[in-house]
Amino acid sequence: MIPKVSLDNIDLSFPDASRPDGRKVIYEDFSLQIEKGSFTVLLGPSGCGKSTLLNIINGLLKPNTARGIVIDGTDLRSEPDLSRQMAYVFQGPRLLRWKTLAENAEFGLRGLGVQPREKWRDLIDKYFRAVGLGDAQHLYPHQVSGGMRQRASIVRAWVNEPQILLMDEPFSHLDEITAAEMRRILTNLWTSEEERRTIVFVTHDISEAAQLATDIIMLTPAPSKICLRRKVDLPWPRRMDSDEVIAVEKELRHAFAERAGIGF
Ligand SMILES: Nc1ncnc2c1ncn2[C@@H]1O[C@H](COP(=O)(O)OP(=O)(O)OP(=O)(O)O)[C@@H](O)[C@H]1O
Repeated sequence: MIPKVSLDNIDLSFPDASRPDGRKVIYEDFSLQIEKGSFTVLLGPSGCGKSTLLNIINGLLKPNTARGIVIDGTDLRSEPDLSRQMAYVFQGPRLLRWKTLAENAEFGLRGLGVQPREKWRDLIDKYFRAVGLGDAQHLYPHQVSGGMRQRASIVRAWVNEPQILLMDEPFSHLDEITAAEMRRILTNLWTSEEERRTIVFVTHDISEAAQLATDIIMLTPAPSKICLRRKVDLPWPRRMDSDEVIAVEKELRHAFAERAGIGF
């Protein structure tokens, strides 16, 4: 395995006045390696620390102690610029409503400053076309559907051509039909590139994990431990109702009940 991200011996707790010791421990001596080019899904119950982990990976949140937070062999703490190789897609699209979809993507390009300006127009066109929004770039967020807004937010992240995409429950607020379409669009985009980007995708939806992941990491309630790591070696495109995906889903439900103490 070629690790793209390596978290070594992370300790993290937050102040919590409701506890006798005044702290809630989220991670204790926690280590994780994420493979280069993988679609890694972090799956776990609410509050176990999934979003926290994304924030540690992109340097927004500093653990109390860590032996390493290593991206491509270099520790993020000594080279904070490494976070510019990453882009974030949030649960809601978070588009600027006074800018068109294309201007929102341009805003992302300007913000990160990793792409030369002369490439911006082509990148914006390329990725809006890739997600089926080639003709909608000039529209404002309020003029398009929720799914289209979330597609635009994926474009805003993708135009920077980041090596690592951090996605925090990006489809959880969408209706099931739109979410299914979004998963198809995302995996088409991801598999269409010769050198696949590394995606770290947070969800608590087991079916979604089974359909999307090449690597599933299941976490227990905090203090969080990895209770299952499962490679998923199925071809693309995957259907949510295919026998293979359903088999993975069943296995995950079983593991969740057995190892994280969470039943369905
Ligand atoms: N800045 C903070 N200060 C105090 N506590 C925090 C902070 N950030 C997160 N927490 C706590 O840490 C725990 C993990 O939060 P996190 O958002 O990472 O969970 P999660 O697994 O992503 O949950 P969900 O699936 O509900 O989004 C929660 O108990 C949360 O309340």
